[in-house]
Amino acid sequence: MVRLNRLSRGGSARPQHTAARSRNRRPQQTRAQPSGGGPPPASAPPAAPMEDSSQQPPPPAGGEVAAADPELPRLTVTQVEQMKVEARVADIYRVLFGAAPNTKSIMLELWRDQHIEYLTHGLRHLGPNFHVLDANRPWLCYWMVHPLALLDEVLDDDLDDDIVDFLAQCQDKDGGYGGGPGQLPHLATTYAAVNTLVTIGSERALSSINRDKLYKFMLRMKDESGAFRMHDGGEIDVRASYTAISVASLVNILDVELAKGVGDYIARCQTYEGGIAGEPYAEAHGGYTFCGLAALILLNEAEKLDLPSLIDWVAFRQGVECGFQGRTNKLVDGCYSFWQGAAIALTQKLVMIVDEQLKPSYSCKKPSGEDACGASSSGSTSEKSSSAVDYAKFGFDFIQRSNQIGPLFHNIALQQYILLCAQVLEGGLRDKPGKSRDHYHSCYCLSGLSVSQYSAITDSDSCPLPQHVLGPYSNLLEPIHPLYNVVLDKYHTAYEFFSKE
Ligand SMILES: CC(C)=CCC/C(C)=C/CC/C(C)=C/COP(=O)(O)OP(=O)(O)O
Ligand SMILES: [Zn+2]
Repeated sequence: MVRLNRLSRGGSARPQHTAARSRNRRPQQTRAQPSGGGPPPASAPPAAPMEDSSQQPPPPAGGEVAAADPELPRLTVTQVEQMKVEARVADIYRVLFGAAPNTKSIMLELWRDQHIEYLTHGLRHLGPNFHVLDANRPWLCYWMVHPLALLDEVLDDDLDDDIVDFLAQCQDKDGGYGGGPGQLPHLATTYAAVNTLVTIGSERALSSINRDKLYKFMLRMKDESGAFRMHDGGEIDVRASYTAISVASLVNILDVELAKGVGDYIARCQTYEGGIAGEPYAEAHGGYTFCGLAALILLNEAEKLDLPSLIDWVAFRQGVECGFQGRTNKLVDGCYSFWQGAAIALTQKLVMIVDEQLKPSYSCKKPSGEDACGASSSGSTSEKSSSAVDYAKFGFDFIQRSNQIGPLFHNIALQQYILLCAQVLEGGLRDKPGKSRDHYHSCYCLSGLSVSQYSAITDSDSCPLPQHVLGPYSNLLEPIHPLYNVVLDKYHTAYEFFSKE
């Protein structure tokens, strides 16, 4: 029997980062507050408000707007702005989806309790043996455990232990995790299992990962080209390279042997459009663009990509609906809030490379024997001697870096899409209105919401300002480490744990 205890545990490695704390404390600066001490207001809408305000005198900045009737309550400027936002989002929704939104959704509130209920209900109904979606059971764990952590929901210890025990049964005797007990180990389910265990974060969870065997499994998955295949005899693609590099970096087993050749393979998958495809000469896609870019950053080889064209491609995938599409001429979908949103947010810490690549004198080098653009053929990390490279540090240092530029996408518009179009008011999130909720979309819509809420902060240790969090400030989620998509505090606990090993 699964029980949840919201108060059963606390404590985090880096408490200053938690959104739970942020929700209870004042951010660095505040705009005019609504009267009555309520939460900070929503920020400005992504485009001009519906009403033509040109005939009205501008309200005093940050002050109160006088009501015509002195008996009526006086509104702050921000309350007026909030009303305009609500009117506009309702209008957009009506135009796009042909129906008025539920009035609750106009409030742009994150329906935390409903999402927690949906996700915990899902975990409970996985049951003791997790018999649902047979080959995807570690994924189901991750798609529920991670968004619950984003919502700062603490699971009962018994449930944590059940999940750790179940994943131990999925661990192959020769390393890696399969989709269920006794199944072939696979890099995707290995990524899901390891991210779940890191999110649980207990000593029991972290020490259940057999890192020696995991390393051997990964070496076995490595193709002579340097790229990885998903499983024995399986397909080689950018997803396999990312899942291998992400897991190896997270549990601190990444070395030159695993790293060599991966960066060049990924660079060969960048297409003429600027995004990254699943394999060379295929179509650029947001999922693979995130995977390729994140893997290259973890390898300290981001300069192998043509970053200006990648940024250009991702930025233009954000549509009039405010969400992202996965590829050119396809529909927007809530899950790309993470795949595309996180990819472009990562580039905000790569401005030095972007600047370099934009110089007229920059010469675009190609990976040997290929016609893809962007690879630097000399001095890459994977060519240096193994003792000189501390790969786990690349992921650690990256998150300490400040954003060197503000959001390169419309961070507020993306939050609007997620809150207004992707939320199912009964709980759970979805691709788009008309589609059903599911755990995959719940995981990636909330991951994308977190990325967009934190995308405007410049100092990596600070909290987002109210104007960067659409809707009430209580919408603020926990921050993630965007290279691994695990909650940042959980990452730090794991980093410390695996640094000692
Ligand atoms: C870590 C890991 C396993 C990452 C996976 C990354 C990921 C989401 C890749 C996308 C795969 C793909 C081509 C989907 C297209 O689906 P579609 O044609 O149904 O959707 P579309 O119309 O939106 O392109
Ligand atoms: Zn989707």
